[in-house]
Amino acid sequence: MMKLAPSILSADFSNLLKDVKIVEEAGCEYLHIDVMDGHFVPNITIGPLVVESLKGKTDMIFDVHLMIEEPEKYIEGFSKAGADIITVHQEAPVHLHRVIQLIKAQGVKAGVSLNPATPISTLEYVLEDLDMVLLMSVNPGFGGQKYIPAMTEKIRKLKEMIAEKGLKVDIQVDGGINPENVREIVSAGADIIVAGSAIFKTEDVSKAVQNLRMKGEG
Ligand SMILES: O=C(CO)[C@@H](O)[C@H](O)COP(=O)(O)O
Repeated sequence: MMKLAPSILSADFSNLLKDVKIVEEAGCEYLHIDVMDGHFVPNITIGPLVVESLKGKTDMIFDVHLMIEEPEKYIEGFSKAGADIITVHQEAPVHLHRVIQLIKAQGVKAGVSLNPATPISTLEYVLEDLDMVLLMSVNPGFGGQKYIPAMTEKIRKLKEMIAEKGLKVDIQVDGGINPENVREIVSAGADIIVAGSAIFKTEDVSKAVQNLRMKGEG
């Protein structure tokens, strides 16, 4: 069964809690929170204060995606603010293994994200420490981009790599996912689907969630 993680990057920030409640009531399991610093990616979004303000107001899993340089400086802050999973980019820290241990030491689940051009082989020696791998299917920084077709093969290869090692690591896929391509992505091995525009930039957010799930589960 696929899980859905609406990305609040595309939500109505003037009515954030309202949008969060709609996706929760529509059955979404994760709340995907995109943190951008204007350095690692060319955009600036939100910090721990926003996470803290939402915590306790929904039971969804707080899935914090750090698209920032020096993520090690902010792990404690996001964990205290209420993150359940913290994902850092493979490309961001100098000492990835150390950052993963730092996340786990906070009692939070650990994820690593790969940009589209970064091979899955870069995760070989840390995969067993991870709860989740987030494959970016667009170049990070903005919502509303087009899915990069080559990512479907990357999902398949990662699924094989996890199975060969006998591990239980979720694959999350993020960027350009919509009702037309979600089935292909889930069939390739995605466990958790992140969607921003396909959920929040629609007339009826609740219906968009149901449609995405129906198409994804086939
Ligand atoms: O992290 C990012 C972009 O950097 C994503 O979470 C996007 O926010 C997904 O948005 P859509 O591509 O679904 O509109």
